[in-house]
Order: sequence, then structure tokens, then C-alpha cells
Amino acid sequence: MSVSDPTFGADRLLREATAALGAAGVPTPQVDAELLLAWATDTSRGAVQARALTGGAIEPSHVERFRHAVARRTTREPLQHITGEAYFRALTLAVGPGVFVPRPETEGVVQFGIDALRATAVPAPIAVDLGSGSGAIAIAMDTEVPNAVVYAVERSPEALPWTRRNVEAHGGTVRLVEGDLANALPELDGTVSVVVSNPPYVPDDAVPIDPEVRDHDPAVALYGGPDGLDAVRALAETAWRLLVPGGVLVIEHAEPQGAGVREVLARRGFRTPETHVDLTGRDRTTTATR
Ligand SMILES: C[S@@+](CC[C@H](N)C(=O)[O-])C[C@H]1O[C@@H](n2cnc3c(N)ncnc32)[C@H](O)[C@@H]1O
Repeated sequence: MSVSDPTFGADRLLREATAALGAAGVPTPQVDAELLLAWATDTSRGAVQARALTGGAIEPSHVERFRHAVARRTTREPLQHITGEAYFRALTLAVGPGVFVPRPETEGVVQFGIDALRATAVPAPIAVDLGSGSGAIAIAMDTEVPNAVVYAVERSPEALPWTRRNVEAHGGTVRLVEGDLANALPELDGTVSVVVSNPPYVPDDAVPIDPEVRDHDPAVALYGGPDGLDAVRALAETAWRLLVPGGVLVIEHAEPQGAGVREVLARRGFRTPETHVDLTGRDRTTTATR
């Protein structure tokens, strides 16, 4: 069979894959088909789209790789677990089973931390990411605020190899600490300018319907006790201990949790707890000052 056989035309491959992914309930079947073909052919999504438009063909070994990837995706295995990478702000991060796949909404959450770091007069401000997972928040702060000294704390033995791998791939300057966010980094007490966390915040009985979340994100990354705020209560104590007076705490949470998070922080003594919406208009981030 030659490379010009229409079986291997990019356009046809994409149409077949889009139909299969749509039938499997993948929410964005065409986008995923294009991204998987880009991955299978070691090119970009744009290059794949161009090849489909111009009637270009795909070589047989790449077709096989693509079809295998599409078959995996139809089982609702996350796209990022198949390609092995996730995009977060300007970063490409390695991800897979055992680590939480970073989400687009967290890109906006980390902006509050970056802005607070840039606003401080401290020459080398310290930032801490509690529950670092892939390292997304810590590495974004480290690369986008070069004068910051960034720590990443992660407890899960399954997530830690991913955190370490990403920290090393991005210069190794983030200081990775294996530990619990409830009692991490006592040696930094009273010296930290910014604490950011995207903690587990799903209430224990609110098991997500989405099979990609329910079956593939680690439970330790999702569930936060009966009201989802167990980790937020622990974070409030840790951040109070770590932050300098005037230091800023940034917490990601679910849409209905803004009032609950503000109450936890106000009760602990934080000033001006404020909840901010994400790009879809949903309450997503609460900030407060020590
Ligand atoms: C929702 S994920 C967020 C991961 C990453 N920061 C992000 O935004 O993509 C929560 C992370 O917190 C970690 N975690 C949960 N409980 C923890 C604890 N008590 N101490 C430290 N890390 C914890 C989980 O393993 C997971 O990596």
C-alpha cells in the first residue's frame, strides 16, 4: 500500500477519528483528533490541518500510531495521558497516571500569585505552591518571575516523580519538598511573600460524572472532605504561619465555595478575603492578605 493510498489521507483519517471520538462522548472530538494526529506525526495541529486541507497523506507507521491513540481515547483515557504532555501558560509539562492534569482555569489562578510577586518590593520574594502535582503553578511562577525563590510541596508518592521530572526539565530552580501542606516548611515561617494552592476541593460525596476526571485524576488530588474545604482549612493555618505580614494567599476552589473559603480565611485573621471569577464568569479564586 503506498503513502498516496486514500486510506491514509489526513482528511479521511481525521473524519473517521472525529466520528469515533464523538460517538464515545469525547466533548471536543475534532480538536482531539487533530491533536492526536499531530502527536502521532510529530508535528503541530496547524500542520495537520494544512495537510488535511491540501489532501496530504500520512505515512503508514504514523497511521498505526494514530489509530492506536484514537482507540485509547475512545475509552475516555485523557488526551494528555496518551500524548504524555499538558500545556499550562507557556509551559509544556509531562503528565500521566498518578498526577493531576493541570487545567486551563488554574492558568488564571496563578496570575494572582505572579502579580503579587511582581508587586512586592522584596528583591528575592519567596513563593510557595502547596499541593504542586505536575509543578504547574510553581514552575509558572519560577519562570515568569525570575527573581522569585519558589518552593513546591507535594505529598503524593505517585505525583512526586512527575513534579520532580517537570522541575528538572525546567531548569531545576524550583525547590521541591516532599511533605504535607498542613505542616510544610516550618523553616520558612514568617518569610514567604506569596502562597498559592489549588488544593483538593471536591466534596467527598460529589463524585464527578466526567469519567476522565473520576477514573483518571488521583483521588488525593480531588476530594477535600465532607464540604470539600478540609485542605482549605489546613492551608489557612499553614499560610498564616508562612506569610510575612502583608503577604498574599491565593486559593483555587469550586464555584459554590467562595463564601465558605472567605469565611475560613476571615476567621483565621486574614484581611480582605476577596473572590474572583474565571474567564467563564465563575467564582474560582479567593485571595487574602496576612
Ligand atoms: C488539584 S491538584 C493540583 C495540582 C497542581 N497544583 C495543579 O494546579 O495542577 C491537588 C494536589 O495536591 C496534592 N495534595 C493533596 N493533599 C495534600 C497534602 N495534604 N499535602 C500536600 N499535597 C497534597 C495532590 O496530590 C495533588 O497533586
